Amino acid sequence: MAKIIYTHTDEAPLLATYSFLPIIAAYAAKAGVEVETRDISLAGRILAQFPDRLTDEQRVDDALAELGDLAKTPEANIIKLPNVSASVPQLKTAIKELQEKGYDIPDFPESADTDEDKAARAAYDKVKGSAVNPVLREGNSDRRAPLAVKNYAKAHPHRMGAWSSASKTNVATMDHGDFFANELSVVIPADDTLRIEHVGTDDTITVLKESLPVLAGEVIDGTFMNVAALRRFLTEQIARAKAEDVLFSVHLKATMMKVSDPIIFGHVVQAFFPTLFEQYGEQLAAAGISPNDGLGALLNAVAQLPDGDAIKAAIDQGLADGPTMAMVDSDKGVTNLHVPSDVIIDASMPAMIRSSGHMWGPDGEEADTLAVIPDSSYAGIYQTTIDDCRAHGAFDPATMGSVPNVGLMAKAAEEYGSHDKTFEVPAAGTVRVLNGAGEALIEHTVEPGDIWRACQTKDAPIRDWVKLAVTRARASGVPAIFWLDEARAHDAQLIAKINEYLAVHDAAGDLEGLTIEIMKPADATAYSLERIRKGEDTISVTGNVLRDYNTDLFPILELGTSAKMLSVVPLMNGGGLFETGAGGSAPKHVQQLVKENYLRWDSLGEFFALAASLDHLADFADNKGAKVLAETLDKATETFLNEDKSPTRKIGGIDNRGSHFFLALYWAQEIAAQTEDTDLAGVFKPFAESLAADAEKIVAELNAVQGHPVDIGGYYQPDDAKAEAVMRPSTTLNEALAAL
Ligand SMILES: NC(=O)C1=CN([C@@H]2O[C@H](COP(=O)(O)OP(=O)(O)OC[C@H]3O[C@@H](n4cnc5c(N)ncnc54)[C@H](OP(=O)(O)O)[C@@H]3O)[C@@H](O)[C@H]2O)C=CC1
Ligand SMILES: O=C(O)CCC(=O)C(=O)O
Ligand SMILES: [Mg+2]
Repeated sequence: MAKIIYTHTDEAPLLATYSFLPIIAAYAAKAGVEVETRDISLAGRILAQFPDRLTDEQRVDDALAELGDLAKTPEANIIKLPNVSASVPQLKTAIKELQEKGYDIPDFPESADTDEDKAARAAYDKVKGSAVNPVLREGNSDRRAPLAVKNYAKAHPHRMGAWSSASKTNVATMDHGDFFANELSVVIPADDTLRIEHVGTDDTITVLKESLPVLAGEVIDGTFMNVAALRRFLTEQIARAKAEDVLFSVHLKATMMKVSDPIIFGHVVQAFFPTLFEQYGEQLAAAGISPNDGLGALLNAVAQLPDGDAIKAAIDQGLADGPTMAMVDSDKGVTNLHVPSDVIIDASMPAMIRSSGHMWGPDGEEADTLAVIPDSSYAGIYQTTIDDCRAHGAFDPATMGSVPNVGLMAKAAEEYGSHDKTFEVPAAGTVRVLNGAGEALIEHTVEPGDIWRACQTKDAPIRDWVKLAVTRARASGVPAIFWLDEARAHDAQLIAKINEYLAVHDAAGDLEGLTIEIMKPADATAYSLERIRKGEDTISVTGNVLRDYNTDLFPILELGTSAKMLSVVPLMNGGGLFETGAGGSAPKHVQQLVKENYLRWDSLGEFFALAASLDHLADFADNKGAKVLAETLDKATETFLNEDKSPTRKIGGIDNRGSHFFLALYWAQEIAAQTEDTDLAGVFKPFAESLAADAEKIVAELNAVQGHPVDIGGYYQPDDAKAEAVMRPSTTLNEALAAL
């Protein structure tokens, strides 16, 4: 039987799944399509690490490993919902929740001295950060706003904060000593195994990575962030924010860049509270409190320290002395430096640009901001966008064009695959990358504390990416721009390869009439924004990091959210991975559900992914019914948009559950109305009629529950029965689905 794997993840998308999956499963079954789930939630991934410590009933399979293997096969058809990429504070909270539920799993070890702690640490390191996406992404990325969504946004433009030409908002980035400046890059001539080692000033060799297998044609980069330059830069920017009287904020990707960015985050915390760390740094370190985990973890832990009160006073003093801090939640006093995963650059910078260049201050008022993005590789795209808004005002969603993305990401390409090759340098000396013959390919002189990393980008994904760019440019008829800077070592290697592979496409006549250019990121931004203001579309063809940034930046400006994106990963071995939108798991929405039984999550991304998945399955398994389901779902989604059935912003209207009902209704009506498959039409006709007849009753049942706190039996591992009861409150709808 043809099969779709639907992922069981975390937070808001998981809650939505309790309501939407029963609808999908019931409809798909009628076309002989089986929908199975696999648990790749943070809780599930933690439990899969410790089979020996769990009872038979508690033990779970390593679903992520299974799906990682499946993604390499032609039959793969996976719908991937957003999942938590856990920072250390999130991981600790999830561990605690599971322990309280009776799972005998170890604490997260602060320092790993014993063998047992080392094993636990290694297990948790596998779960930490962006541990899912790089495993499943065995293909490059194609993210765009479907036409129906773009038309909807034009007809119902979302609110955009006005921009003033006097705005003091800016990006601050390093001009030397960063990853951009220090990058070296080589193309590997033949299959080989590399080694990364540190050579101390006394010639002591420490192996950092014993074995790094590489393939011919692969691009290998090495670079480092000079920690002294970073600290000087941060101190300057803290003073600058104060002098310019703007909020201070830092924007990193501590989740995906799970080794480097928490360290950089820790340096920001230390730079903001210099006296605190001068006076109490040793005491904090001895107590296992790391600045890398943020101010929140520090504040939680100080009460137990002998100098707790003094430390707390030093923090207050630091906040009083420094610039005003941007806030994550001003009501609760959660600052930009509380939790490394609270402010994630891809979502946080566009949210700021959408809101007049403002973030929230501690007084609960919006204000201009200095957005600190230490590494300069990609910071320029945001400064260019900010300058553009300052000069021309906010973008107009009713008229603006679109910037879809073709992103290089297969096989853990570039920075997002670098965490197992990233090291905080232990001592002065050199870090070098040696080939199998013992020759140094890359060599850097480093100081203690520098953050050194290697990235790898295999040749086959690069070829596939260039081909996907040509395919998309052809299919959409709009210019495609490669966002690459020849002044950067890695990009220079990519440009050479792109020119070579484009020449092959050119010789085959594939490029006729297409505009394909290469521009450095800030210039590509300016070019795309100029076109966007004229209502014109431009494909951004980017590496993995800009894929991430651009697929939140442009959708958030164009559509108000990246949740409405079509996000397809054509897997290199022929399968399909269908991501649901381009956003994350929206923790704020879970808090709202628990508080007032209202879920604002918009499942449009799931609808688009499901239609694309059914379409892919129809071709792969030659299943006519699946084709009908795909086509009718697309039509239903268009009606859904026209009828404005996304969750309303406020309690009282339909929420996520009501939106699922309307999608189910329109979908059933479309299946009943089509003539391709009369058996299916016959099954769905009476069903669609009864749903329509009961519509008022069902919506009333769904909306009646709103307004009171609910218990879903856990945050990282909700209780299935409780969560299902909360998410499926309409008996009428449930009975109808059961009878289908
Ligand atoms: N593909 C993946 O698996 C991804 C996972 N993540 C993970 O998600 C978590 C949160 O990340 P964060 O950076 O805060 O980004 P999110 O995209 O989760 O949240 C930012 C904001 O986007 C809006 N939003 C996103 N999706 C939807 C939706 N479907 N319906 C309605 N609103 C939506 C909400 O904002 P508003 O109030 O403005 O409407 C939300 O508060 C982290 O744990 C992160 O690691 C992040 C990105 C991708
Ligand atoms: O894997 C993650 O942590 C985030 C992924 C993400 O933000 C993206 O792919 O857009
Ligand atoms: Mg992203």
